[in-house]
Amino acid sequence: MTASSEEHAAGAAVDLSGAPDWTLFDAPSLVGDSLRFVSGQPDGDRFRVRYFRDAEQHLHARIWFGPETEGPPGHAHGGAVAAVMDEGLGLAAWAAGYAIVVGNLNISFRAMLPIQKVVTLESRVVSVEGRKIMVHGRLFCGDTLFAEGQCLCITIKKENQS
Ligand SMILES: CCCCCCCCCCCCCC(=O)SCCNC(=O)CCNC(=O)[C@H](O)C(C)(C)COP(=O)(O)OP(=O)(O)OC[C@H]1O[C@@H](n2cnc3c(N)ncnc32)[C@H](O)[C@@H]1OP(=O)(O)O
Repeated sequence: MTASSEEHAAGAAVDLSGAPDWTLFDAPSLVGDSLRFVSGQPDGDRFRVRYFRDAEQHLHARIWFGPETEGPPGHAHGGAVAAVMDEGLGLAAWAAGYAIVVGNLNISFRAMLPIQKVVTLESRVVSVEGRKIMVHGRLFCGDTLFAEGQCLCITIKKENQS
């Protein structure tokens, strides 16, 4: 089994290792400790998340959806999937050098995502037009696509940056 196909019981160790050409990305050192909603409990029963960058500097993540993300029985809540896409795709814009908030997030849920499973979020900044940064992403495991999203990020006006 690979890191991205293994299923894990709550409380058990979870393998969030990245692909061979990925390097660990330290999100708090870039954006501070405010990302607690999704990635704030690395040993908890909600999400466990580890961010990476690939050789081309695109941001990716390995994510374990724990029992507290449950919506339909045995599967992740759509809001849990959306939260992961919101943080991951917004963070991708920050990692690319843009201080943003998410203005619009469009998600297609393509397959039900079993909980207690490690999946991969891949992202890519696809365009930059003035203050508008478009980031696309997909959440998948092996050949199964669970969700894909388009995230319009807007750079924060100078007067609103803390
Ligand atoms: C402060 C530091 C925080 C650090 C946190 C680190 C977290 C890192 C990780 C992040 C992860 C967490 C991520 C999160 O969870 S971020 C939290 C969730 N997001 C929010 O709460 C954002 C709430 N919205 C706003 O604050 C404002 O509406 C923003 C700032 C987005 C724009 O208001 P602002 O007054 O500044 O700008 P503007 O209205 O002149 O618009 C400018 C341009 O953008 C276009 N446009 C705008 N909205 C939309 C839209 N919905 N669809 C299509 N287009 C839209 C608009 O047409 C215009 O285009 P153009 O006419 O110029 O062509």
